[in-house]
Amino acid sequence: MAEYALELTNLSRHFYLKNGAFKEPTLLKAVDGISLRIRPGETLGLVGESGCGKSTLAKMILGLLEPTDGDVLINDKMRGASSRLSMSRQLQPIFQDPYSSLNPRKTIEQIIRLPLQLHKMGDANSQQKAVKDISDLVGLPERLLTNYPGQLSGGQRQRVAIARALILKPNILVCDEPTSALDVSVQAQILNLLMDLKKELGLTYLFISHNLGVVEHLVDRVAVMYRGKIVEQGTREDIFQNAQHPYTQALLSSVLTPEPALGLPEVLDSSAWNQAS
Ligand SMILES: Nc1ncnc2c1ncn2[C@@H]1O[C@H](COP(=O)(O)OP(=O)(O)OP(=O)(O)O)[C@@H](O)[C@H]1O
Repeated sequence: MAEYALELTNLSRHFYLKNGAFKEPTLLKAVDGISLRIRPGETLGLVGESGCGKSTLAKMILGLLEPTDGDVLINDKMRGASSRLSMSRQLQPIFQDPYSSLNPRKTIEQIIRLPLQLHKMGDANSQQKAVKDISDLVGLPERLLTNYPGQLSGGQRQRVAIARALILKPNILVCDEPTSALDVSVQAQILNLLMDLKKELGLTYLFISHNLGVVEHLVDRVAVMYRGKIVEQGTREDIFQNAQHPYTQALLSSVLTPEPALGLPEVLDSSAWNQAS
């Protein structure tokens, strides 16, 4: 077994933002030298406010965006050393919006089955059985398999997205705000499902959220991200009971507004910031 399911070393992604025709572009360090390691079977929560760079980081891990610098290793192998197809058998995403990530013109059965067809795994019968088995596992009633995404509730659609992600039996899931588009009552069901699947299948999760409360019962460790950097990381107990960094403390006490630029200056002074980071 690999020592690390996921290992990021000094990962960075910079953007140049245009400032009109006559001004120099501004450099935005969306992700700035992040190093993280996740052991097989572990769940790491990556938490930070909107705009801190979480999705940019996820896109680089998923191979959807090239890093400016740094490395992504998946199961101890450099991303890019294996083909896209082989990567997708090891690592799968679950995105925030189950409405836009499912093809509205395909039935649920076709959507969940497609990865098996692309990977030429099994014949039609075994694929059909695999779709039924995975649907059972994620709590999707068989009668819904002939329906279209538009006929399902938000929670059911997210179950479809989870079934589709798991059908190739990957060992790592990158969950980018997987419950933020759902009603509160459904959020809890999907979080419980993800926890059950982790136990049953021994999955490794990178669980990305702007909300520390969402990750509290799910994660083994937490990394706190602010303006492209990890400012603090530790076990769940370290972070929830003994947070050291003022930004983490502020997140915990929910004193921040959703916009970093609006919320931070009131809760942090720069000396505390420099000391702790
Ligand atoms: N393609 C791009 N070009 C220019 N800037 C970008 C691009 N993608 C992201 N950014 C900027 O990088 C920063 C981080 O964005 P990112 O989407 O990663 O944040 P986030 O923490 O995931 O926020 P949210 O939870 O709102 O999606 C933001 O300032 C964003 O505007």
